[in-house]
Amino acid sequence: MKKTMYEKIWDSHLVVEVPGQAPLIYVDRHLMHEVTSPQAFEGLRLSGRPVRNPHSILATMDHCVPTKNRHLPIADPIAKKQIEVMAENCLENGLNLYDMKNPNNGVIHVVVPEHGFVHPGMVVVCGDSHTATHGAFGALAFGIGTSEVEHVMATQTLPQQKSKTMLIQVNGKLSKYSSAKDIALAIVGKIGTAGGNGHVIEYAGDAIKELSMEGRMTLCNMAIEAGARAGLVAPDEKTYAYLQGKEFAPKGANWDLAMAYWQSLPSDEGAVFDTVITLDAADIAPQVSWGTSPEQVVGVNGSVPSPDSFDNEGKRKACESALAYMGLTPNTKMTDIAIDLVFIGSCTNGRIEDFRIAAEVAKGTKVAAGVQAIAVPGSYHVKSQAEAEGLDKIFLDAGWEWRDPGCSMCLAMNGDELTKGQRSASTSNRNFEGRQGKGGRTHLVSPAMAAAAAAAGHFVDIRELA
Ligand SMILES: CC(C)[C@H](C(=O)O)[C@@H](O)C(=O)O
Ligand code: SF4
Repeated sequence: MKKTMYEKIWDSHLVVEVPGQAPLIYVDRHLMHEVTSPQAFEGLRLSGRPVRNPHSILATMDHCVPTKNRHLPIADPIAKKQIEVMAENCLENGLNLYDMKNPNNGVIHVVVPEHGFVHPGMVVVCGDSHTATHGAFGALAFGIGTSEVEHVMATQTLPQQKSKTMLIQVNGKLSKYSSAKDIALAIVGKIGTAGGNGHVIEYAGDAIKELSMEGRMTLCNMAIEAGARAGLVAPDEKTYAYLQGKEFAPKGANWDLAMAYWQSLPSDEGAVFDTVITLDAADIAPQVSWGTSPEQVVGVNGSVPSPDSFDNEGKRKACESALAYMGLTPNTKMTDIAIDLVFIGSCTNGRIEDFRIAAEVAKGTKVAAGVQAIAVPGSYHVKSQAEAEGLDKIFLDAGWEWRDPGCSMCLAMNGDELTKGQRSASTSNRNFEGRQGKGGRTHLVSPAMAAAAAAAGHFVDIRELA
């Protein structure tokens, strides 16, 4: 039988399937951060069970860590406690932790690929929805809840229902002003935040093959915003080149063995998907979200929609309440929306390529009067690489702040936040009410779009800058 990549990974990880129960699958890699692990460790402690395979785990501190003055004690008592508990739990269980001051520290989904910890064909979990990021390597990677984190730590397995399969075929060539982020937003805009429900998405087509590994990570990261369980891209030469030589990548004869498996993973020609969606990359303009859901998005040359433009009652209501929260009026041109803050960072767009593109746009500009612009590298490695290339200087000269790594203003758990009514251009993945601070208004964009908005003080159609 012809199989999709998802089905191949599923079949090779199925431990047992008992009628009436969820199938049990084997887990290769378990990623951790300070927010969703404490109760799981506590559960293990109470039941007197050890971590079954400490080597399968890589942990970091990212959500609560300060992005400046890291040498000072953490002021927020909750954040401080979470950081301390994480360090104790990892020490007690012999886990590999990149703590706040470790040169490998950063956002979990940025750090893990940097060390080659996830390989094609693996099953990867983390108590975090954006685990989908690692699907860029052709690994089945998805978020789990805290009780499941405990289950995986204790058993290295997970009860899991099999998903349906969705192929999203992105044909043609992306314009040089659009990026993986714009593909991701355009997909969510097209199929909606429930469009991928119950499915694992495989992204394919020429535009996907063209993407760098960083771009594929950005794309798979947002599979979750399209409602899917996970996103996948078939491994290819770019994947192998990225992994080769990395700390946790197989070496010598093991590399050859691994390659033989990896090369068997891509979906068979003619394999059948439950759902197929097709997009033309050339149609994807730089995107800007206007609402409080990532599906509420338009091309930058578009306008804020009117609730009447939706024929579905639910979407009409959602538009009305989003516009009220966002303080926007229908038919306002996206390029007429003024912003107060710009954030470049997160596990969606906090990688070196993102800072290179943003720096290219920011070079020689000045942050507009009244606007604050912060650049938060996804990891210390991204930070030092950017500094080696002189990118920090470009940002600083333009009036940006150059911070230490972390989730930062992606979800405002570390004190970096918008104040009530402030409006951001943000390269993160979620624009829910209050996501970046109570009453804060988020517009999701690509790094290039964010950098252009910082200089202009409003959104700009970057295709017209050239
Ligand atoms: C804190 C964590 C559980 C959460 C997630 O699951 O995604 C966070 O990372 C987010 O992006 O909202
Ligand atoms: S950067 Fe944002 S999306 Fe990514 S793990 Fe952190 S909070 Fe979640």
